[in-house]
Amino acid sequence: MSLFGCGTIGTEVARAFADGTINADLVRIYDRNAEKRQSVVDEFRAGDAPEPVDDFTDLFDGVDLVVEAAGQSAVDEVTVPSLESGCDVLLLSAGALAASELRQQVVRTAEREGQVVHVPSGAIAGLDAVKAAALTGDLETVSLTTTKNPAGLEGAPYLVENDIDLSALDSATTVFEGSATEAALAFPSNINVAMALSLAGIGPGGTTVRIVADPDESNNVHHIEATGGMGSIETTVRNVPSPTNPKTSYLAAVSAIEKLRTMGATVRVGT
Ligand SMILES: NC(=O)C1=CN([C@@H]2O[C@H](COP(=O)(O)OP(=O)(O)OC[C@H]3O[C@@H](n4cnc5c(N)ncnc54)[C@H](OP(=O)(O)O)[C@@H]3O)[C@@H](O)[C@H]2O)C=CC1
Ligand SMILES: O=C([O-])CC(=O)C(=O)O
Repeated sequence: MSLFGCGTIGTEVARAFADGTINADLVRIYDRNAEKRQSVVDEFRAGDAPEPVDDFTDLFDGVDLVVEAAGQSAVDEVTVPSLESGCDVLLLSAGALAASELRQQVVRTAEREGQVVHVPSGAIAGLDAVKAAALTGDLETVSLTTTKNPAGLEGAPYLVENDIDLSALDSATTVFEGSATEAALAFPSNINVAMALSLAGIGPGGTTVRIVADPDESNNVHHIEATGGMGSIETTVRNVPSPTNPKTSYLAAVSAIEKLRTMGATVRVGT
């Protein structure tokens, strides 16, 4: 496998290769920041380390899967070339698929090349049930309410463009309501989970998203509600943010690791 992105999630994923949690080789790694590439190499014993490359197109040769843990721009750059080079892809920055042209191109390329695009559950719970409910054909509503401390939302394009200053907040405030498509574009580094939920359920246009900034909340909280002919589903995850990136929940990295681990497992539990 190869890794695109050596930040918070990429480092945790690399550690899981280094300590054998994922029973496969991490062959090559890429990040635009050479120091971050080197710090991932340093996670490994000499002789076992992946090769750091400074051109992402060098990730593909002889590799069966590329893990993207970088950002939405990276999904745009790496997904189609990976699939065309015979690699499956695991996308953390799934919100990039809100762009319907890219989404269609990715799906068409994967079908043509016989490759697989994996989107892990990430920082949310309940995709197993939402997927099964969607299969019944009468899943009617799916909504996600995400509450983060202002530090976990800072710098989002929507806040900057609308001149919303979160430092002035003294209580929980809804800062965004819209579809998952709109949320992914407005908060590209904060709400990739909405795209995973949409793809499991009723699609990004029909999935509704509310984002709450709460100065008294220290966790990244994701609450899902889904209703339909099968009944209703509600899940809440109160995630501990990663120490190196408050936007990113620690569980998101572990979810990707579990996905990669079970690709090689003989018993695979869950939908
Ligand atoms: N699906 C889910 O549940 C979740 C998804 N995420 C998403 O996962 C991704 C990774 O998160 P995280 O590890 O916390 O992020 P970090 O910012 O900690 O790390 C990302 C790394 O990738 C680099 N990078 C970003 N874009 C590119 C690019 N186009 N080309 C080369 N390098 C690039 C960054 O460099 P630089 O520092 O220069 O920007 C940085 O080193 C993000 O998109 C995040 O939004 C996060 C949490 C949950
Ligand atoms: O980690 C989280 O809580 C969710 C997140 O940032 C994302 O989906 O982009």
